[in-house]
Amino acid sequence: MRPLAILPSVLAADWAHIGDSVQKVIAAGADIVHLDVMDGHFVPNISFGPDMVKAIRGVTDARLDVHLMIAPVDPYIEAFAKAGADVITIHPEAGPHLHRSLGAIRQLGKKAGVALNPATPVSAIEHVLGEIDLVLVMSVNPGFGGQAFIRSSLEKLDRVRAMTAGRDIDIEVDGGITAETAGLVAGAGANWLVAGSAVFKGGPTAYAGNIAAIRKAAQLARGELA
Ligand SMILES: O=C(CO)[C@H](O)[C@H](O)COP(=O)(O)O
Ligand SMILES: [Fe+2]
Repeated sequence: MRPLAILPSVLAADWAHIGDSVQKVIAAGADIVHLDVMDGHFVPNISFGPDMVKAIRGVTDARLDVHLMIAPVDPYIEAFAKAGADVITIHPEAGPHLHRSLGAIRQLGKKAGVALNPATPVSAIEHVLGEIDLVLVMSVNPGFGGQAFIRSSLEKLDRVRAMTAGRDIDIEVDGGITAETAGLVAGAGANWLVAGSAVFKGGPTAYAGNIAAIRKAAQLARGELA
């Protein structure tokens, strides 16, 4: 089984104290930081750009997982790589040549991911399996934190697991992940679990407990706990 990781989405952090929130959530047991980049065009919300990624890179050694919800994406890949992203994930709808875009990410020395919206078929990754390090299954429509988990993503995770079996590819799930849904998605094959609201709720003193609850549910589903 591929290693389990819990990735807080800073979309739900306290943006007036973003560096502090990131350091505290890592100290509380999170594995990787998930950064949601939104352009108000590909998705109906605007978040931040490469300067924020660079600022967060400056306050933590944790891996940075950058989820680009922007179109066109190609002109911005290099800026996010230079800003300090470790993983760059793009949507197939965000450019004309997915294979070329993934190659560009890897040429910059970064891990490359493809994100599948709830209505995007798994077949979108079929011919780029050799070019990716990660598949991100969206379990909400992208654009906002705090949305309800879409259950059909479980069947999609199952299909992604079958399609990527035997390859060096992580399976990430993003949207509506809580201590309640974590077991379902881990059981369906996800090993990177993004959670925004469920990690940051209650403020810094609650981070460790929130992360532990998500991790425990996932570990139970993976058969790692009695
Ligand atoms: O990509 C995203 C939204 O487009 C976010 O990563 C995701 O929604 C996390 O927030 P929450 O855990 O609150 O659902
Ligand atoms: Fe995300």
